[in-house]
Amino acid sequence: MNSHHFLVGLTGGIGSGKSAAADRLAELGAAVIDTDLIAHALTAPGGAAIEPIREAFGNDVITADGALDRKAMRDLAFSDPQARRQLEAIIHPAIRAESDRQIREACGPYAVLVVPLLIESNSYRERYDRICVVDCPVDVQIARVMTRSHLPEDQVRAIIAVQSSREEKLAAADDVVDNSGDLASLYAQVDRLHARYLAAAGATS
Ligand SMILES: CC(C)(COP(=O)(O)OP(=O)(O)OC[C@H]1O[C@@H](n2cnc3c(N)ncnc32)[C@H](O)[C@@H]1O)[C@@H](O)C(=O)NCCC(=O)NCCS
Ligand SMILES: Nc1ncnc2c1ncn2[C@@H]1O[C@H](COP(=O)(O)OP(=O)(O)OP(=O)(O)O)[C@@H](O)[C@H]1O
Repeated sequence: MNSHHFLVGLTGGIGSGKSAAADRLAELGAAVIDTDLIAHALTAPGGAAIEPIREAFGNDVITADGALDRKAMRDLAFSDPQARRQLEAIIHPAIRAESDRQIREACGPYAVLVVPLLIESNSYRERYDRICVVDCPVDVQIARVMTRSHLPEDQVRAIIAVQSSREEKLAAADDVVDNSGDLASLYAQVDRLHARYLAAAGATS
């Protein structure tokens, strides 16, 4: 494998369908790396972010077995902007370092990094060869997240409110996947993009 991977940044609002799109790309053979999974590993028992989080927020946000108490942290992070920024200052540098490491080690014709907060991050344009946005109406995002995660509507709206808007994401997109339809429609679009990413990765390697 060449040292520079062709890197697709895959983003979209909460519940837009990033994981569904990424799972399809992985099935097709892309090397998929998911920053939400990295964030979860950092906050599992013994994870590198646990002690800094305990120091910043106290034992109220750590469970008896030493993991991040995700509900307690969610309630805090999405009602108190200062707390959210403090949490991000702890977790984001570690996510960046670990995702860079996984990209370097990735095997496959090209790599996909799934990042919920991609366009919120610094110098994102230099990092990615293509930016792919999974898009659907806010009401669809809310309905899907309420079904999947059993969160109250107010909390889903509060999370969406601190993320960049659909319009901001679409303006930054090289490629857009419209996920307002069924999964078959999502997969058909993702399959076409995969063929284009393969061709583009081959052309630059
Ligand atoms: C607040 C936490 C504990 C809530 O945990 P929970 O299990 O409910 O959610 P999970 O981590 O699976 O994230 C689900 C979705 O929430 C949204 N989200 C998460 N963190 C943030 C954030 N800081 N700002 C905006 N949206 C966010 C994203 O759309 C993400 O896909 C957790 O999200 C967290 O540790 N967030 C800080 C790290 C971060 O910024 N992660 C997202 C980018 S990698
Ligand atoms: N086209 C679709 N039709 C029906 N359900 C869908 C569709 N796309 C995704 N879903 C479902 O909606 C939920 C959200 O999708 P997914 O987990 O892929 O979103 P996400 O963008 O990764 O979310 P998050 O930001 O919370 O990680 C999941 O339960 C998924 O199975």
